[in-house]
Order: sequence, then structure tokens, then C-alpha cells
Amino acid sequence: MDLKSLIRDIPDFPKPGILFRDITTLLRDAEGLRYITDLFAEKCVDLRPEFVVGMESRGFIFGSLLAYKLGAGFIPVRKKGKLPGAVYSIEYALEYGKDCLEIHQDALQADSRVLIVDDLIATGGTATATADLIVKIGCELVGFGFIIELQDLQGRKNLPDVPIISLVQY
Ligand SMILES: Nc1ncnc2c1ncn2[C@@H]1O[C@H](COP(=O)(O)O)[C@@H](O)[C@H]1O
Ligand SMILES: O=P(O)(O)OP(=O)(O)O
Repeated sequence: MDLKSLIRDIPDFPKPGILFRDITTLLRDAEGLRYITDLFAEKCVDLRPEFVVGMESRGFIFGSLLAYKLGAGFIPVRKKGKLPGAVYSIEYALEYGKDCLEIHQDALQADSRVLIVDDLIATGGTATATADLIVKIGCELVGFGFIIELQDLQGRKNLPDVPIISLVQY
């Protein structure tokens, strides 16, 4: 399947100079959604995660689908102030700005096998920050999974040395 034809490019969003890779057009295509979910699961199954951690908000969509397929639990990492319980927080740099991510302190137990999932890796700042949270809790980071990888930005070079899976590269 030609996945790139299902991903819409929107120039200058959310600010000038950014070419936004819009996955909503992939999500609305039933065949494309099923195909990418099955492919993602096939590529990640050998990592045997007990939990998939997904970042707000597009990471929730693909992370949940993947967790379901792999028989794993799903844990949301959210933007500042969204989670109701006690949290661990971390600040991080985006391709277009700066933000803060949080995870519930009791969401994961030390030594759990965790796979981090987001829709896209650009600079790797979001994924690195999430990995720092996971490692701080004492979990075993088994890998990263992304639907899209922006290779020019070389984000994977900034990530810890674990398997990094991406399905569509630009
Ligand atoms: N070009 C982009 N299109 C869509 N989404 C993007 C783009 N660049 C970044 N994002 C979102 O930001 C994070 C990844 O950025 P990092 O620089 O790797 O931290 C990811 O959640 C994307 O949804
Ligand atoms: O649009 P979102 O919520 O997926 O967030 P971000 O652009 O920070 O990835």
C-alpha cells in the first residue's frame, strides 16, 4: 500500500517553515488504518512490550491501536496539567517550540518492559524526554515505534540504543 499517498502535507503549519505531515487523512481511510495497524504490530511484536507508552495526542491513537494488537497495556504521557494523579514531569524541545510532558507516578512499575510510540519522530526531543521519564521510573525500554520518520532531522541519533521502528520515511 502507498502509505505516503494517505498522509497529507500541509506547508507552514503550525508555523512558517514547518511541513506538517497530517495523519488524519490516513486515519479516515479504513483500509489504510487497518493496514498500518497490522504492519506496526508485525514490526513491533518481537519487542514483547508489557506496556505501550504514547505521547499526547497523536501518540495516543497509534499507541492504543498497537497495545490492543500486542496484548499490552497503554499508558498516556500527557502535556502539563492534564493528568489528575501525582506525576513525574520533564521539559523538552520540539521542532517548533518547547513543552512539558507528564506521566502518572504509579502508571508503571520498575522493570516493566515498555515500548514508546508516537505518530512521528522529527528532532527526537519528544521521544527522548519520554524515554527519560520511563528510565527514571526504572522500566526496561524495549524500543521506539513511529509511523513517520523525518530522516533529515536525524532524530534517531538522539535516542537511546534500543530498536527504533518507523513505517514511513521522508
Ligand atoms: N513536521 C511535522 N509534522 C507533524 N507532526 C510533527 C512534525 N514535527 C513534529 N511533529 C510532532 O512533534 C513531535 C515530534 O517532534 P520531535 O522534534 O521529534 O520532538 C511528534 O509528537 C509529532 O506529532
Ligand atoms: O498535536 P499533538 O497533540 O499530537 O502534539 P504535538 O504537535 O506536540 O506532537
